[in-house]
Amino acid sequence: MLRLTSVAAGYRGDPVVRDVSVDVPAGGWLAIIGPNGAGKSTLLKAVAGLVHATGTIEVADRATHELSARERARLIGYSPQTPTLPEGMSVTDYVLLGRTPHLGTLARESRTDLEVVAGVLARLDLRGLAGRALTTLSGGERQRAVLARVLAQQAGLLLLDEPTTGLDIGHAQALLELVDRLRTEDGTTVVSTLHDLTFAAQYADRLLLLAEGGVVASGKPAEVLTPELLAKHYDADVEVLETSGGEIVIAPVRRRPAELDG
Ligand SMILES: Nc1ncnc2c1ncn2[C@@H]1O[C@H](COP(=O)(O)OP(=O)(O)OP(=O)(O)O)[C@@H](O)[C@H]1O
Repeated sequence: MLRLTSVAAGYRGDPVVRDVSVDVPAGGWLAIIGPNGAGKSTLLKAVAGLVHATGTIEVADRATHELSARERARLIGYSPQTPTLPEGMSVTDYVLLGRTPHLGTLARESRTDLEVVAGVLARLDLRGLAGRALTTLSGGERQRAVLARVLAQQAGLLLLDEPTTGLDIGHAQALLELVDRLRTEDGTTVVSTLHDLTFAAQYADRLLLLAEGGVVASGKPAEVLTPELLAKHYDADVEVLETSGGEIVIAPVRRRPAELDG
């Protein structure tokens, strides 16, 4: 569904990510991980067509630079890390914007559009906030509204930049479960950046670890999330644990002065 070949991307001619090649099959979930400033958001923006890139980016076997704006919007849904939200717009109207690529020539929303929006609002626990102005929402509520908009778009490829930022643990799990259901039921392909490595381990089927703009590891979560790689690239002290159900947990380890001394 998504194929990157030797992709470099950056700002004003300066590449901040280099030589990225990766394949994500339909229904796959790739999490891009890495320390601050590694180039994760830039890579996602390159796929969304928002920053200049070289190399080849193909979605559903079509080079993205050949897609019209409407084709791109039908194929690719992108939710940014820090979106600009229109002043005064209600949650429902904002989420309806996600349906724009599907509207006919009269640009009137159909019953289907309204049903899709209602369904997404319900699944993201936003029904009670549907009539509220976006700007009056809390940080986590806004984040859910932004995700609701991109989910209402029903694109085959979802690009989610730090989707769980600002969400409490329950809402974060509900969101990731919802995305996972789209993946298994509709074959939606997901590429997300994720700082929470436990969520990355539990939800993505492949990880791409970026450091200083380059790919330093890629593979299944258990192959990439090793204490050695995390120490090397994040300068982090962690243990990789397992839940009773066999799910990976990345736990930070605090070394007390006494332990460090001896
Ligand atoms: N609009 C921009 N103009 C110039 N440089 C930028 C721009 N946006 C990001 N950068 C730089 O590109 C590099 C990669 O940034 P990017 O946002 O892709 O990192 P990231 O891995 O997503 O980081 P974080 O985990 O902190 O969100 C950083 O050095 C950043 O300062």
